[in-house]
Amino acid sequence: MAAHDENCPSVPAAPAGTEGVVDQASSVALGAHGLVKTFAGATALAGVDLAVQAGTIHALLGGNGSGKSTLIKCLAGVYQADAGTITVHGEDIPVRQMTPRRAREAGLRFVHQDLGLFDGLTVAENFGLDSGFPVNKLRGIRWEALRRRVDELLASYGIEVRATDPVGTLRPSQKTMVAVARALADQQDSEFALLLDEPTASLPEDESRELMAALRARANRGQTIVLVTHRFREISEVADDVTVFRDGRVAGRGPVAEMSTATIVEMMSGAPRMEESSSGTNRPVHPAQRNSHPDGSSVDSPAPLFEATNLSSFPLSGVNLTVAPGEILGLAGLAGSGRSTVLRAIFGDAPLNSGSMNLNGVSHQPSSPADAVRSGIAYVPENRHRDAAFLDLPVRENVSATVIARYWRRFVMNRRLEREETQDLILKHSVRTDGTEQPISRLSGGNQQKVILARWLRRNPRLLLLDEPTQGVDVMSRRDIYRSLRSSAAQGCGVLVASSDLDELAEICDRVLVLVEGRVAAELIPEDSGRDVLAAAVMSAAPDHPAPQEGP
Ligand SMILES: Nc1ncnc2c1ncn2[C@@H]1O[C@H](COP(=O)(O)OP(=O)(O)OP(=O)(O)O)[C@@H](O)[C@H]1O
Repeated sequence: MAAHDENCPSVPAAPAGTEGVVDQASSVALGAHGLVKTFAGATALAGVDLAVQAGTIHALLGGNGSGKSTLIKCLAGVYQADAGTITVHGEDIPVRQMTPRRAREAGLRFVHQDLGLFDGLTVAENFGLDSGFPVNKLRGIRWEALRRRVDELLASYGIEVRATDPVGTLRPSQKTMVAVARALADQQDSEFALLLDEPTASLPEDESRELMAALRARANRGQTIVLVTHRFREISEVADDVTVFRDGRVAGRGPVAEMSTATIVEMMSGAPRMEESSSGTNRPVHPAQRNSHPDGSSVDSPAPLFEATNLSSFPLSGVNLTVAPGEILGLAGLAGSGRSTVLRAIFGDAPLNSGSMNLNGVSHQPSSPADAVRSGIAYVPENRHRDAAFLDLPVRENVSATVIARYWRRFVMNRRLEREETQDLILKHSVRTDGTEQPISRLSGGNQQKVILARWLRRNPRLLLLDEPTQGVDVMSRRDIYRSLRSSAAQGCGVLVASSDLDELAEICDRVLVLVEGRVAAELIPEDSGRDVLAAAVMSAAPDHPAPQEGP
């Protein structure tokens, strides 16, 4: 059964009386009724109902800025909703009384998008801050006992991290796993509900699968789980039910088994789904592909736009690659395989031990990222909070950061032009914001990413480097981004995409290099080999021992 609000005619109408699902079903572990939340007059939640059955995995889906994280934060008491009721195991909690402590007492555990870990502290210290430090009779902290308990817990989740590791040295995927383990540290029974806001956004496929399997096992033992994700594959693989959000409202809900991807996308966007080639069959075959195609060897390939020979920069060892003008080259590999380091080396942000690079036939030896930018290279990093976004600054200054000189005329800043162009970019990239002056920190995660992409794409770079370009980006915007990348490539830009999302690489790349422990282990043309062969190439590379850490 799928229910919906009256603004979504494409979804079958809810049978009369199902509006009160939250209160009616006795097996509902977590519910919300009529939740409203506004920020300075802007409505983030406009009367949201939610009903999560005990012992199930319930997915929350919706476009960027549709209200998913706001709902999670209201349930967590991080934000106080303006109106509505939250119900946990039959107990109604008025939203005004919901605080983080009340949520915890009620049995709710959260892993938020920002994970809430302190980089400067060790893993054990982060656990201690969350659930308390064991103390001896003299109130001294029993560090050894804490470390032992945390090590056992990490091992029980198969997390290859030690209690004494500083969190700042962990990869994003390791941090996510640590945050999940920490949230579950005191959960022994099914009375608790675990709510995760995009836990797999920064995880490679093998690790997200592991996490999903762990969540499924917990749900099978009675754990109630709420999962925010943009990855449809995860929803179809592990979720029982889904609630779909659009513009702060519930656009539809129902069992996953009864909802097709097309229906869900229609609910999210409010418009019938535009059929688009996902297999890439409409894509012109790039000459660079034919060059490496087993039976297409006779076609001349264009001179490479970019060439790297024998690159070595830990963990890379002797990497060769070329990017032709207009080519989209993918970099696949497990965490620690060196994907990100390739991009950072090209961008002048990782020192080379050996090797040489050429851009447009000229030796490329960037002494710094600024040097690389001057050569026409753009780089969208994986960690937008740390490396890309100026969180306190407005959207306008964030998108202008790479072209600021164009607004200065005889010592006067042309703010009007800057605002107009920012507004155009907001529309072009479908950024959901209150306007050009809204601080980027107030945007949803996916919208922050769109702003950062807009900043770089507007420079029309010769070589565009992207690390996890659609992490946290919704399915509609993802299509917009792919279109932008293809259109940049059509104008001759070379694009190099490192991604843990194999569907993404299969969809947009002309060629994909698979990296294993810093070396190129395979080269594939996804259009010919298909996504599963690509996945097999990446997975077969799984080392028996922990992957080496890439540099910061
Ligand atoms: N602290 C805040 N101040 C002002 N507006 C906010 C704040 N937090 C969220 N919003 C706004 O509320 C709306 C819903 O945002 P929310 O983060 O809940 O979306 P989301 O569905 O989680 O998006 P995403 O998938 O991109 O993470 C957005 O328009 C966002 O800009």
